[in-house]
Amino acid sequence: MKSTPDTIEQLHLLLNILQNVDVGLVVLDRDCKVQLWNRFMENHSNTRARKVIGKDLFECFPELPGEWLKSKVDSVFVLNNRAFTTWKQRPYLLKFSNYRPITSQVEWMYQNLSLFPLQAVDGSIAQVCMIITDVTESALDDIALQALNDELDLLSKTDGLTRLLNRRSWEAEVEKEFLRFARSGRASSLVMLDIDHFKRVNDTYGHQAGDEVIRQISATIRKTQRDTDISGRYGGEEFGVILVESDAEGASYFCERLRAAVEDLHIVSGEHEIHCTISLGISEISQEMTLYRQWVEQSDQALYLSKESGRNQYNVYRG
Ligand SMILES: Nc1nc2c(ncn2[C@@H]2O[C@H](COP(=O)(O)OP(=O)(O)OP(=O)(O)O)[C@@H](O)[C@H]2O)c(=O)[nH]1
Repeated sequence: MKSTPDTIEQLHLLLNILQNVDVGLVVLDRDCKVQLWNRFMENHSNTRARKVIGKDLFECFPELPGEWLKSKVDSVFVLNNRAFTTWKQRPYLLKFSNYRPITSQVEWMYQNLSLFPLQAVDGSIAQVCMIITDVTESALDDIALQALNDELDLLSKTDGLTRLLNRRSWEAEVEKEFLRFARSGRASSLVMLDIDHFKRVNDTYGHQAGDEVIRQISATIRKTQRDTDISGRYGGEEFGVILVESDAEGASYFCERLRAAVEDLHIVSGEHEIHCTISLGISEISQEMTLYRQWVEQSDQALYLSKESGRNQYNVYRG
């Protein structure tokens, strides 16, 4: 092609655009040697083009995810196809500082990366172009929205007074554990518990004091259970705990510890100090059960037995 003043002017214009466009532009040859490094890249990497042009990109920036990026570049060469990755897969390629005050919650820039093959005049693919886009603002919006959704999700699953799972989501966990048992055969136990003579607490000290009792007993359940156990507020003053992979004997130890811990609580509400006890019922999961509701019902029956036998105790369902 013959260069005329017009084509030179056009080339000059194009180069100007490439240099000043607000995205990172990098061109690599088949040996990953840098052929183009635009101003965006210079400014954010603090590395002048003359320091990297003609050099191996990975030697210039050893902090790059070498294996991953090389395989991306190779696939563009081999398949003669575009490749694209978002900040969700990899937050950034090079850790550029985030300079925008509006997105100052993070120190570095979230980036999307796009790669495409560059055709030479003879049609061969000798180079790959990488485009790095600053997506910090939309990434932060996305992250904030996700956090809000997670919070809403948590709120919809938990009980406002106790922060334990609400009945609906706790029962869903019971069902999950029931189905898991059908596959694994490893026993778990269900504990239902209820505060003794709770109506009297409300009648004597008022509803607010009753709420405080419910809160503190819930906190005691949470402290007494293992991380893998799942507790929920089943009703007003009734709770359920799934003791994952505990048989009835293991559940008995848990119940006795919880019973004693609640008995020892000194619950203060206004000028009152309130003492409470709980009754508990245990049911170990069994092959005979066909529905998860049977598991809950059996624990409830064992709880009823504890109430009938004088309260402040636990019983195991015996069939
Ligand atoms: N303060 C408060 N009270 C509640 C809440 N939910 C249920 N209650 C009360 O809990 C009481 C439960 O009373 P009952 O079912 O008669 O049982 P109980 O007095 O605990 O007696 P037993 O279970 O037989 O030992 C009722 O008075 C309900 O109004 C709540 O969120 N806060």
